[in-house]
Amino acid sequence: EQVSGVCSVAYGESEGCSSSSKILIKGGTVVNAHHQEVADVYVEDGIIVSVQPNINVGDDVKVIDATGKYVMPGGIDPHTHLATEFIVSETVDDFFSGQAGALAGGTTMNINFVLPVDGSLTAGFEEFAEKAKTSCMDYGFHMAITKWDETVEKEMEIMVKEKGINSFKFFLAYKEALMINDELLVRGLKKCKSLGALPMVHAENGDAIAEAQLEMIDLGITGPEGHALSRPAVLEGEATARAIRLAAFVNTPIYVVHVMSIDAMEEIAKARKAGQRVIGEPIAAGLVLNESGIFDPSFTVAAMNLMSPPIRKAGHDKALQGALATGVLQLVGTDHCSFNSTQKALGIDDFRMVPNGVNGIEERMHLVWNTMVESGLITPPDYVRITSTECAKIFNIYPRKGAILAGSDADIIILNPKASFEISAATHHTKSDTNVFEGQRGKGKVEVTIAGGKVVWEGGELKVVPGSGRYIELPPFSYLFDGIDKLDAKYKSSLGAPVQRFKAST
Ligand SMILES: NC(=O)NCCC(=O)O
Ligand SMILES: [Zn+2]
Ligand SMILES: [Zn+2]
Repeated sequence: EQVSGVCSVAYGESEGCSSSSKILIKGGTVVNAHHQEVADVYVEDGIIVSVQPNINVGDDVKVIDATGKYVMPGGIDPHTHLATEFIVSETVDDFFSGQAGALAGGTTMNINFVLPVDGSLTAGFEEFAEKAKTSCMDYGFHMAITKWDETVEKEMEIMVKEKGINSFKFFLAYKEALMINDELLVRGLKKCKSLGALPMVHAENGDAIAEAQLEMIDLGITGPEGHALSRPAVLEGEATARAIRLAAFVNTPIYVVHVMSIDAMEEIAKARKAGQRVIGEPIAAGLVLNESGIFDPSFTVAAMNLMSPPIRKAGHDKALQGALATGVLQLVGTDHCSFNSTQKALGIDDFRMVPNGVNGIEERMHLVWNTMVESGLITPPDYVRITSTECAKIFNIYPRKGAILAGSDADIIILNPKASFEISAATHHTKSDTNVFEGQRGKGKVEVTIAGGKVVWEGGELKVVPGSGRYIELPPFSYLFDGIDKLDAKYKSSLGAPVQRFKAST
């Protein structure tokens, strides 16, 4: 555990750290997804009050000089698994440690997946709400759907109308654990649509994977490489295409999580080109790593790289970067689902027992800046869009989040484009004893993070308070649902009346 500088206040208290509630950020380049300009940003009581040049303030205000630096909305990570019992093991990061790392890396909000408890969404929600009480930054929830009956249907309604959840994830993989079939998927898509909730899919063909896994074991391939070999990109492409087509059949928007391959990305591109509302989310690991990790001779390194869908051959990473740069894919997540090397070693004799998942919540903002902006692929406003604004829009909390505008929450980062970062398990703030990005370095360093109007990361020091993060309710019917009803009406009116047939006379 390496969270340093944590305020020693009791859980549940949100005051105690020294940060001022009035902050002026002077002279930086303020970047929004739509515009960038040199301006000052004045913050009071957790809210951005003013964004304009030359703001003058009194002595009671903390002033931060951002000259030559970028002032941007804090990152929003749309895809995390904190404090989650995932099939064979509990993730090493809880809400506090995962979010502490996030803040040190410039992310100020995450949306975490809730897994139902024994199929109950209500019990799952309550369990995660309890675990999230240690949060040190704002967070929201997605909910997974792992079975189908009337109770689940009713609970989906409760989640959306009373609990602030506006997205549901369907796993097309993890057979005999979380996987659902096409019948359930279609019902789920319909229910989501009626509630204005966004369906999300883990798109891999779980039946084919189960077959391929047996084949690997028969061949004596029991190491982590068997995981990659049994989950080829074609199975990700197939499931992505299937989910997208079923979403077209139902006429609902759909969100494909952790797009790892060219195969899946091209299905998304094709559907978007045809006018379908499909959102594609690559993750940090898929953008900057390749499958050499899982083929490493060291079990620890190979197991550290093991996730689903697998990190692909070199070439997929660059293609995903290109798709992100050109708007084929819309936003970057992490799928932060971190386990330490002892947990990963549960699968030392059988890759099927290695807990699936990699880290990224702390590293995403640096890696994306370096890979996408520093390399010249995208501009700073595009960076803000893919790391923050688009997520806020999709999950319907824009412009409260995802913008540096008067009235928005004061979740702000200051990034120095001239400073460098280097990633290592020895210095990260999350809990695992390994880091899948070990040794990666680059340009662009988050020097200051402000979350909820408080400076929580400055001068390489974290000041985070358990219990200071708030649950952010995510309202249904985001912009992705605008006009969907018109398409439905057009479809219905095209059906006409049933054909009148004469009975054959005998
Ligand atoms: N991706 C992964 O390997 N672990 C997290 C769970 C999921 O998103 O499928
Ligand atoms: Zn998944
Ligand atoms: Zn995930």
